Amino acid sequence: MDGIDHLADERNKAQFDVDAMKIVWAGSRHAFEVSDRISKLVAADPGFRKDNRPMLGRNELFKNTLRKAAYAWKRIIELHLSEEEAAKLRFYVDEPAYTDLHWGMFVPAIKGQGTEEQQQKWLPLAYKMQIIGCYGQTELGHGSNVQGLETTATFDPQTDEFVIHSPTLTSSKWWPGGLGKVSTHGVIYARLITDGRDHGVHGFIVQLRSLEDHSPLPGITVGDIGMKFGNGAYNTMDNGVLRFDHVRIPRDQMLMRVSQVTREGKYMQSDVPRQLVYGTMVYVRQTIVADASCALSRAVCIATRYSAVRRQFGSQDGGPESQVIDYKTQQNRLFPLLASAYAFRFVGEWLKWLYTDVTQRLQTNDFSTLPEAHACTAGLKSVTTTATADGIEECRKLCGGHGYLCTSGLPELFAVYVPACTYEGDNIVLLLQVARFLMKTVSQLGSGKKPVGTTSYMGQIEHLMQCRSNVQRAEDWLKPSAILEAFESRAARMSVACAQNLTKFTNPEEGFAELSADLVEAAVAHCQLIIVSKFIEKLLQDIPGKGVREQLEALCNIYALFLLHKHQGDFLSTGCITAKQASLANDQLRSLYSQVRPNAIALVDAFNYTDHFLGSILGCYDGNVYPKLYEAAWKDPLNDSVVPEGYHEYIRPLLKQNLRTARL
Ligand SMILES: CCCCCCCCCCCCCCCCCCCCCC(=O)SCCNC(=O)CCNC(=O)[C@H](O)C(C)(C)COP(=O)(O)OP(=O)(O)OC[C@H]1O[C@@H](n2cnc3c(N)ncnc32)[C@H](O)[C@@H]1OP(=O)(O)O
Ligand SMILES: Cc1cc2nc3c(=O)[nH]c(=O)nc-3n(C[C@H](O)[C@H](O)[C@H](O)COP(=O)(O)OP(=O)(O)OC[C@H]3O[C@@H](n4cnc5c(N)ncnc54)[C@H](O)[C@@H]3O)c2cc1C
Repeated sequence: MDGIDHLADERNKAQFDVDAMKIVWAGSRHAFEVSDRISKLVAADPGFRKDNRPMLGRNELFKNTLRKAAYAWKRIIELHLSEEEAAKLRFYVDEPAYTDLHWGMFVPAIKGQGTEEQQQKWLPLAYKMQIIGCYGQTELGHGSNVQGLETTATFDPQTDEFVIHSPTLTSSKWWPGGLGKVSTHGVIYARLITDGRDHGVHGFIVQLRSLEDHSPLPGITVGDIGMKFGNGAYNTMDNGVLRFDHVRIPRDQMLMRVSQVTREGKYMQSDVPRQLVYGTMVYVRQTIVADASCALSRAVCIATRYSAVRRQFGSQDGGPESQVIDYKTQQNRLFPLLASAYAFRFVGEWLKWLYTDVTQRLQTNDFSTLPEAHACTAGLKSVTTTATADGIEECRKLCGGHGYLCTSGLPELFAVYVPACTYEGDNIVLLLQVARFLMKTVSQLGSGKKPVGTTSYMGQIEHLMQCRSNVQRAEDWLKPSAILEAFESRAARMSVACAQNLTKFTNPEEGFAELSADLVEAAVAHCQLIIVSKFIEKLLQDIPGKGVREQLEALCNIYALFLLHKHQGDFLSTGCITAKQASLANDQLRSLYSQVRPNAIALVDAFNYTDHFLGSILGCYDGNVYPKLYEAAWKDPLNDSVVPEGYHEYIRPLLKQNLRTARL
C-alpha cells in the first residue's frame, strides 16, 4: 500500500537465520522450494481469489468452489505438476472442496483396501478424475460406533451381485463430504450379509450418479445436508445424505483385500486383521496432525504480527504507547501457541514416518506395529486438533475487537477448523482408544513382554513410580532429561492409577465406563509426552543455520513448561514434582518468553505464508493494518449505498412515528 515494511524493526531484531528456519519448518530444502513456488503461483492468480467468500450465498459460494476446483485441475494439467506439487496447489487454494475427499479418502481407501486387480481398475479413473469419489461411512444414527452402522450389502448368488440397501431412516448416509452434489462414486461402508449371516462392516465401491448427465442412478436418493457453522467457511463443501433402495452392484466391487466373498457366496478372511477396514481413517488421522500445525501456525502468524502492530497504554512523555506483544499476559497466551505450532509440525513429521513404516510392514504381512500406529494417530489427532481449535479462538481474542472481523481471517479459519475435533473420530472416543491401548500395556508389564515404541518408557515403571524430580533452580528445567522424567512419570503414574482402579471392578467394561474421564486424562498425558519427546528428538538432529537451534530449544522448553504449568494438578497430585519445582518451572517460562520476544516476528515469518494464504489484514506481511482495514470496510456491500436499502420501508416510518409520539 505505502510500500513501507511496518514490521521492519521487528524483523531486524531477529537473532537467527530466518531462511534456514524456513527449511526446518518445511521439512527439507526441496519441500521448501516446492511450497514457496506453488504458494506464490496461487497467490498471483486472480482465479484463486477468496476474499469475497464470507459475502456469498450458499449457491453462489458452492458454484464458485466448483469453478475453482475445475480451474485448479486445469492448471495442474497445464503446468504438468507432480503429485506433490498438485497437493500443494490444492492446499494453497485454501478452500474445502469435494476434491479433499476424492484425493484424501476415496483414493486411499481403494489403495489400502482394494486388491491389486481392483486398484488397477479403479485408480486410473480416479487419478484422471474421470470418476469422482467420496467416503461414505457415517450414517444419521451412527458415526463414532462404526460397528453400529445399519446399511446392508446382501450377496445374491443368483446374479453374483450385492444388494445395497438402507433399511431404516437412521441408516441414511449422513455427512460424507463431496457426496451431496458432486461424487459419481463412493466407497460405501455396509454390513456384509451372505447366506443370512452378518459379517460386519465392509467397504464397497458404489456408483451413485450417471457419468452422462449426473442424475442419481435408480434406487439412489442423494442430496446436501444443509448449511453448517459459519458463513462461507465449510459451506463450500457438499456434505451429503444418501439412501439406497436395493441397489445392485457386481460382486467385484466389494473391497476385497481384507476379506472376500467367492462366486458361491462363501465368506473368506485373509490373515490380514479386520481393523484394516479402518485403515483409511488411520491414514487421514495422520494427515490431520500435520494440518493442525498448518492451521495453528496460520492463526499464530496473524496474532503475532498484529500484536506487534497494535499499541495500547503505556505512553511515556508523549512517546508511542506499548506494543501489546510486550505485555507478559499477551506473551503467556501467544508464545505457547507459537511453540505448539512448531511442536505439532515435528510430531506430524514423525507420525508420517511411523505411518510409512507401518504401511511398508503391512505389505509384507507384518502387523505387529498396527496397534501402536492406531493409538498414536488416534491420540495425536485428538490432542493436536483440540489444542489447535482452542488456539485459533485464543488468537482471535489476542487480536481484540478487530479479530472478530471477517477480514482478520480468524472467524473463517475457526469455523473451517473446529469440526476437526469431531470428524475422523470424535476426540474423546479416540482418546478412549488410546486409554485401552495403555491399559493393555500396563497389564502386560509383569509378563516379561517389553513395551516398545512410544510406550517403551513404561519399561522403567519401577523407577518412574517412585522417582522425584531433582530440579533445584529454574534453569534446571532447561535440561531435556528433567522435562522427560517429569512427563514420563506423570504419564506412567496416571496410567497405573487407572489400571489399579480398574481392578476394583468385577466387570472390566463397567470399570472402564465408570473411570472413562480419568482414562481420557491419562491418554492426554501419554500423548503430550509423545509430542514433547519428539520435539526433543528433533533437537538431536543436525540443525544448520545461525541461531536456529537456540530458537527451537527455547520453543521446545516453552511447549513443555507451559504444559507442565497448565497441568500442574497432574504433576503435583502424582507426586512427580513439588510445588516449589512447579513454581520454578513458571519462573523459567517467563524468562523464555523474554528470550523469544525479539524473535517472534521472524519465527512466524519462517512459516513463509503469503498474504493470499493468510487471508488476513491483521496478519499482512508489511503490518500496514489500519489503512487496509479502513479501505476494506468501504468495500462491504452494505456500503454500496450511503442510505441503506430498506430506509424508506423501515427506518423513516419509525422516525416519523417517534416524532409524533414525542409531540404528544
Ligand atoms: C474456508 C477457509 C480456509 C480453509 C482453511 C483450511 C485450514 C485448515 C486445514 C484443515 C484441513 C483439513 C483437511 C483434511 C480433510 C478432511 C476432511 C474431513 C474428512 C472427515 C471424514 C470422516 O470423518 S470419515 C468418518 C470417520 N469416522 C470415524 O473416525 C469413526 C470413529 N470410530 C472408529 O474408528 C471405531 O468405531 C472405533 C472407535 C475405533 C471402535 O471400533 P470397534 O468397535 O470396531 O473396535 P474396538 O474398540 O472394539 O477395538 C477392537 C480392536 O481394534 C483396534 N482398532 C480399532 N480401530 C483401529 C484402527 N483404526 N486401526 C487398527 N486397530 C484398530 C482396537 O485397538 C482394538 O484392539 P485390541 O482388540 O487389540 O484391543
Ligand atoms: C465437517 C464434517 C465432515 C465429515 N465428513 C465425513 C465424511 O466425509 N465421511 C464420513 O463417513 N463421515 C464424515 N463425517 C462424520 C464424522 O466422522 C462423525 O461425525 C464423527 O465420527 C463423530 O461421530 P458422531 O457424529 O456419531 O458423534 P457422536 O458419537 O454421536 O458424538 C456425540 C457425543 O457423544 C460422545 N460419545 C460418543 N461415543 C462415546 C463413548 N463411547 N464414550 C464417551 N463418549 C462418547 C462424543 O464424545 C460426543 O460428545 C464428517 C463430520 C463433520 C462434522
